[in-house]
Amino acid sequence: MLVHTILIDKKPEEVPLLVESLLGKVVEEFEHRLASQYEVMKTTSTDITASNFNKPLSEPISGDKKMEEKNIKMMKKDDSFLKSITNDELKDQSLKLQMILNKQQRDIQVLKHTIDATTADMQHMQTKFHEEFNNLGMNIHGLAHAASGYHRVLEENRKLYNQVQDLKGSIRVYCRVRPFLSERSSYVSTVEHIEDGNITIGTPSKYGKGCKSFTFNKVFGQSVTQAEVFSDMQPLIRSVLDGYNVCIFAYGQTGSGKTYTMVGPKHLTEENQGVNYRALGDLFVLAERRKDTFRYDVAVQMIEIYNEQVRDLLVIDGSLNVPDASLMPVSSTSDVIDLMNLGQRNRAVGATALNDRSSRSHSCLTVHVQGKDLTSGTILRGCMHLVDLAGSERVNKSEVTGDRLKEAQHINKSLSALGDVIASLSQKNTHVPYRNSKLTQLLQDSLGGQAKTLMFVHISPELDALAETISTLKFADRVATVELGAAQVNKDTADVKQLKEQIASLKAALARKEGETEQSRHSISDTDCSEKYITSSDLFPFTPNHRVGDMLGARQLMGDAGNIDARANSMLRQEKQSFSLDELLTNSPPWPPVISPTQNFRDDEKESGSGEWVDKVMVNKQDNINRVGIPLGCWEAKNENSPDVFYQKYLQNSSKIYQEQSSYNMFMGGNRFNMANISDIDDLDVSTSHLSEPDFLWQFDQSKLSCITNGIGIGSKTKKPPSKSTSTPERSKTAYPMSGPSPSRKLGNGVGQPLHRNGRQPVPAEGKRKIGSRK
Ligand SMILES: Nc1ncnc2c1ncn2[C@@H]1O[C@H](COP(=O)(O)OP(=O)(O)OP(=O)(O)O)[C@@H](O)[C@H]1O
Repeated sequence: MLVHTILIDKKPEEVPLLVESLLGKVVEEFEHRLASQYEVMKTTSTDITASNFNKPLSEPISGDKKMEEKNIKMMKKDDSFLKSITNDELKDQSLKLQMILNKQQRDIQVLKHTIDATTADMQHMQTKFHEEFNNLGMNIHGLAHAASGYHRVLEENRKLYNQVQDLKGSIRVYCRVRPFLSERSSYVSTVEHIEDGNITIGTPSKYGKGCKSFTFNKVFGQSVTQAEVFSDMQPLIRSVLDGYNVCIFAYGQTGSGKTYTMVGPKHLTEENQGVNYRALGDLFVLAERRKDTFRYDVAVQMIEIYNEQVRDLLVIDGSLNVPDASLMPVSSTSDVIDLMNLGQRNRAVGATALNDRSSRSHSCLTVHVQGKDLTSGTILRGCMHLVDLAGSERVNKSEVTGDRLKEAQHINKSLSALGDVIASLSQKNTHVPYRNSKLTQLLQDSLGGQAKTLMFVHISPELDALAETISTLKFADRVATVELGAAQVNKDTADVKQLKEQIASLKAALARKEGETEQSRHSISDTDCSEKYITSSDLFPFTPNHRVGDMLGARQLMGDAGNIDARANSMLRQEKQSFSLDELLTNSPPWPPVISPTQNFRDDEKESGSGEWVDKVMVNKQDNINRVGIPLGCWEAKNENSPDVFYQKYLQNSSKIYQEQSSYNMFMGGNRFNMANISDIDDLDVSTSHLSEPDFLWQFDQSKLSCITNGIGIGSKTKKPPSKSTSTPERSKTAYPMSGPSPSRKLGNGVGQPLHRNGRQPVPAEGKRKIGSRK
């Protein structure tokens, strides 16, 4: 017990030493007591025996046999003396003591052996303990290493999983939970658990008691910062610079944090700015880092879909209904911030019972990136849609009437169209109903094409949002099952470009011949045309050999349609003239025009449209017109060598096709037909007035294309303004044999071409560019 008490609070490593010193003390004490006993015995003997008996046992007490024998000898020696003692009792006592002494000496010997053995054992144990202690340390270290390795492996697994997803072309789905808004902080969260890609929602009995779990690529809890969210999608955004098309769209109930994620809160700081700002900032940082090997050009466009009307958000005069979707070249993050602030200001905001900052429109920021490999001349084109969808809640919950009800109905309609497209894609239907809403048309490239697509699903943690939360997560769950096919790089290698030039050259020659025939047949005034052509040619006197791979790349092929004479000097231009539908789709580049100072504008030719997208081309004109609404005018000066432009425009009523350099149809990506001149457009209007707008725009097929490529299909939905309706379809056809506007993505929406089993258009070798910015 004593030993236990002493050892109980001692550290294990102290125990051996303590026991050893304890034993040492015991031995010492024992010897001390033995010595004192010996003294007692000696004194007693002295008292009892005579002087010779008084002789002490001076020999040191040692336990060996010699001592015993000596003692025995002594006892024998003293035998005669003892005999002389008369007192038998003393004699007996003395003998007894002697025997005790002998016994104790033997005991001491045994004890000493025991101590030696114990000490040896202790030392052995001590060594063993140290060894084990070291082993334990090593094992713990190994475990810690394994634990950190486990996290690394988890991270690696996640990356590999995402790569597999990329290869399969699955839509990536991230889920984000909004924190409680301050006044509701006492509420209980419906989110029970979040771990990696899993989120568990607790459901009280009225919603079917228990909990529901969903798995996504990533789930962000309430405390996750904007920077953390962005870092997870950064690789995706960076792939835009590598020539991929990317679409990130935010989905969720009103007030669930979509705008917060995509843009940030009302009062923006560097820390809280959203994906849009960070993405563009990142693009510039990367572009700068790669400047020795690549030259990048970036331009942005911002539109919104409000009540099924598409509106340009990058206008500065507040006239949101202007038909042109401006394309703004940007060269720094601050350019971007200025533009996005403008876009945000212009975004339609309406109040509902759910959220006083409720945006009742879908907004889309599109970033066009073109990179030129400075060594090989290869052109990479990437396009990124960053879409902030309107709230997905049901109409009745918004408690709205009148305009708000109308807005909500439009939103619901477009979101359910989105749902239908998703369902169609996940079932790999041959027909995918992209046309059912502007939203699905907008996202067609990203949902059915081979872009990298990320859906950011947002949920609110409040109990009263539970039904919406569950339906949002179910929708996201379905989206996650959609496979789009592996994303593909939009790349023009030098070889491809050379071949394209050759094809263009041959086709241009053919088209020129046809054009000449037509011209003579319809007696069209050559003066206007030749003047125009010469102008264009003079403005862009490049030859295919030295301009190939220049910044505008193949866009130029599309940009000069109608300019027959100019084509004679430029195979690139010639290519445009006799494109078939497939070729148009194949060769339509996504890159927006870059405005040259030598290019001019004809704003006076703008008109309002009826709300559909059509494509336009800018024929280079001498008119020097101010670009109202382009805050970054300096861009033009920086791009002195930029050749002519090709672009598309959104027209509110498509009553006319416009010429406008500052616009580019983001929906259409690279699919566009070309218009030559405003006066010729009128001819086209007349020629196509019998076609319905939907037919023209969305149900494009080969037969309609033939009209368009002959210059008479442009206005299937367009109406000719009375003042200019003097031309005939024939004339248009003659003058601009290939100048019809591109139905752009409408061409690629599955009509007129056989579809893949998953609903996508079969993409011929060069056909990827038909959707968005693909080649
Ligand atoms: N992660 C977050 N951290 C802090 N505040 C957030 C977060 N997400 C959203 N909020 C705040 O919640 C409110 C609603 O968010 P937000 O406006 O982004 O929602 P929304 O889904 O875009 O709504 P709507 O559909 O109406 O556009 C805002 O005040 C916003 O600042």
